[in-house]
Parts: sequence; structure tokens; C-alpha cells
Amino acid sequence: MKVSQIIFSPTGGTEKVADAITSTWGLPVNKIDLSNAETDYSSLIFEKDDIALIAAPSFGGRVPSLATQRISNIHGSHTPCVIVCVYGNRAYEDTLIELSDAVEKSGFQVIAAIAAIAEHSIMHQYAAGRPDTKDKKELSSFAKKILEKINSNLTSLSTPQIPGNRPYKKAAGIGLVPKAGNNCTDCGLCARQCPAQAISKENPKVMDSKRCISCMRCVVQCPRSSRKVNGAMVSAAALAMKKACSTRKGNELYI
Ligand SMILES: Cc1cc2nc3c(=O)[nH]c(=O)nc-3n(C[C@H](O)[C@H](O)[C@H](O)COP(=O)(O)O)c2cc1C
Repeated sequence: MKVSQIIFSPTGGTEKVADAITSTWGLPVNKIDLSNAETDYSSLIFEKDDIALIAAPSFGGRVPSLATQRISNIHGSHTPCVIVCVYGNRAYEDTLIELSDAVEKSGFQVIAAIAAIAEHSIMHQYAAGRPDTKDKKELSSFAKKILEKINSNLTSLSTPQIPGNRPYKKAAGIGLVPKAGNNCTDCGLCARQCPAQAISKENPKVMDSKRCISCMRCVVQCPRSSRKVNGAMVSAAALAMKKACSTRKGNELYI
């Protein structure tokens, strides 16, 4: 059985969750990074006896459109697939059902779905430090259940009911575009790492704000902590979401 982990994880939370699941299976894992703008995704072909884990964060209760675009170019052949949506303890709304629709359209068959929590990549006070030890244990127990399902009947695996609504909630950008500060040395790491190619490689201080998806990768990757978003806007958003984000939410398995 060949395991592939296909993930969109701008700031690493989704990857931590995906790793906690696939590492439990104890099999070699082929990692595909959906945040890489230069990959030819149409060359990725999966067979019926492969297993794919496809994971994306929830951005405003939806799958980031860059991730769905890139998934739409991948080819499955009725390949069994575990989908994972990772969110920052507010809500994931239509993310899991949208991800399910996207992978099925590309030829995968959803055999299990997980909604999991990771630290909020904008408002770090929410779900801080997650996935933590308790989460990882829980994700590992989900992974064991999924493996049991796969081993019990590889020829006819069922698809679980996935939560969410169609039509999906309206996608809304959050308008938080990180800017380079005075200590930016033009090293260009942010431009090379930007999943949306929104930062000029020639002059990293120049941003295409229409392309920016506010994923915060440039903010976490900058070696000089030069790239920042508007602190007042983040504080206001954090205050508005305090009630929805403060109580610890659990991880969920649909199988
Ligand atoms: C633009 C944006 C929108 C987000 N929207 C939501 C949301 O609607 N609900 C939520 O609980 N978390 C939300 N988050 C938090 C992320 O889903 C969460 O931090 C996730 O772990 C980020 O994945 P990553 O670390 O792999 O980049 C959002 C984060 C960003 C950057």
C-alpha cells in the first residue's frame, strides 16, 4: 500500500495534524506540498491500490481556493482517500464538504474524514500550541480506526456522511495583507515561499494584494520577523471572535 500525504499548509498546523495521522500507519509516506506554486500537479497520478491523505486548513469556513485549484489538476483512479480539514478553534463550516467534493471530482473516493484543530495562524491566542499531546493521541486513535477499515475490506470501502452545506458559504477574503517593515533585507525567502506568488521576487517589498490569500506564510517564515499584518485589525478581529474561539473544541472523525 503506497501512502501519499497531499497537503496545503502555509504555516505548518495542517502538516502537524497530517503527520500525526500518517505516522501512526508506520508506512513510508510520499509528501506532496500543495503550497508549491511551481509543481506540475497534472503529472500526479494515483492508483486504486494507493491511499491518499488530503488535508487543507479552513479559511473563512471554506477550502482555500488555491488548494481546490491544485487538487483539481491531480488524477486519482477511484483512489481511497482520507480528507482532513484543520481549523483554528472557531468553526470549519463547509470546509470538509467542499474538500470532499473537490477530491471526488479528481477521482478519489473519500473513505474517512477528519476535522482537527491547530493553532489559529492569525490570532495565535486561539488554540495556542495545538495540536497538543492530547490531540495527537486522539488523531492517532482515528488513524488506527481508519487503517482497520482499510484492512477489513479494501475492495468495497464505504463513504461516510460529511458535515456541511451546499451551496457552500460565500468565500470572503479577510483583507489582511502582510507588509515588509524597515528591517527587510530583500532576502526574497518570502517571495520564494509564497503559495500564491503574490510577492515580487525582484523586490519583495512589493506585494500584489489581489493575489495575496492572507495565509500568513511570509509572516512566519521571515527570518527577521519583518513581515507583519495590521495589529489593530487583528486585535479587533480577535475580540469579535473571542466567544466563538475560546472554548476548547475537539477533533472529529467521520468513518
Ligand atoms: C485567512 C485565514 C482564514 C481563517 N479562517 C478560519 C476559520 O474560518 N475558522 C477557524 O476556526 N480558523 C480559521 N483560520 C485558522 C486556520 O484554519 C488554522 O490556523 C490552520 O491551522 C492554518 O493552517 P496552516 O497552519 O497549515 O497554515 C484561518 C486562518 C487564515 C490564515
